[in-house]
Amino acid sequence: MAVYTEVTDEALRAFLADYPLGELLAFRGIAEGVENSNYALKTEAGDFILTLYEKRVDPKELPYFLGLMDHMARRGLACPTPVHGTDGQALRTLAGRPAAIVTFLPGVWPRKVRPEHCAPLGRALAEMHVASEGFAIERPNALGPAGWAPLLDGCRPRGDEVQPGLIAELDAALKGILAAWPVRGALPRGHIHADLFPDNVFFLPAEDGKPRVSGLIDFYFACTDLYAYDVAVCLNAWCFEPDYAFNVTKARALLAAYDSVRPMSDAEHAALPVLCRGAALRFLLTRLYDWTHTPAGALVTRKDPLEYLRKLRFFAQADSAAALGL
Ligand SMILES: Nc1ncnc2c1ncn2[C@@H]1O[C@H](COP(=O)(O)OP(=O)(O)O)[C@@H](O)[C@H]1O
Ligand SMILES: N[C@@H](CCOP(=O)(O)O)C(=O)O
Repeated sequence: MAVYTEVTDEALRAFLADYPLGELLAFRGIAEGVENSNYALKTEAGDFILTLYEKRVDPKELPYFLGLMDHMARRGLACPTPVHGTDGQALRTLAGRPAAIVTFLPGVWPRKVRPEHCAPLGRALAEMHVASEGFAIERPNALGPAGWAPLLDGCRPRGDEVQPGLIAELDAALKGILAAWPVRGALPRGHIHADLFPDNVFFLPAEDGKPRVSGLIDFYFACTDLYAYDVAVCLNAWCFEPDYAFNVTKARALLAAYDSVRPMSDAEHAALPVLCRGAALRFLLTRLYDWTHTPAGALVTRKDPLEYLRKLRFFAQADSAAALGL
């Protein structure tokens, strides 16, 4: 459930008066998502998404996220485009929260990932990396390697309640990952999505019946980091089966399609195993933190940290791209 801030009909109509979108015809809260409050709007100008940014988003960072979407949409990427008000501003305030309206993207995210999803995903990820080139603002990755030790410290008091011995295992994993992490400058970097899970990629069937990507959403973890790390996030999120078996067919399809748009260097390919371990640890840690800090009865749906412990262990035993079957 993700409507944390309620908006009244009256407040929304007053808010919309500052946009060139005509009259409000209908609106409803969207239950999916975990970070922000989202509403689907129908106005005389069409369908839109209204987002009220909740506590975990720093308002100072919103110009980066909105500017990045604007930049990529102008360069042809199918991503939400911020709607600017009649004063030119995309970011304003509603119900006491920072708020923005973005264009609605058609399509649905895959509840069950099939191998046919992975090539269009890989292409779309590379297209995002290419489309974001030239966007001048930088945003360091707060959930990158430098952020993992403090996150782990935050999990320390209650982590072993989730699984005995977990914190010691994560201490050792973090040490190994940091020791093997590519040094700055070794791999290409730029703007990355950093959370391109299946629920952030919309698909529609193409004429041949195969799925095609209709849009990427949820750029609120986007940051400046290694392109190949974004690929590693996707290998984690898209290429495991429900029994935690790594699906090499999906992974190869993803990588080949990515390479067809933005060919990765040999160094990027070689770094994938450690980047995959890092990505697994990142999602394990944020999930573990939420698991051990979210009060019972809170509206947020907590995600299983141990899913990512399995993935971390898998990548830890595969120390080369060849060992991963890639
Ligand atoms: N631009 C958009 N077009 C269509 N649907 C969207 C759009 N943005 C968000 N949504 C809907 O809202 C849901 C939650 O959005 P998301 O950005 O993932 O929220 P959160 O940041 O809170 O996790 C999505 O699963 C989707 O159903
Ligand atoms: N993808 C993350 C959680 C962030 O959720 P989102 O709804 O903002 O994509 C995870 O699975 O841990």
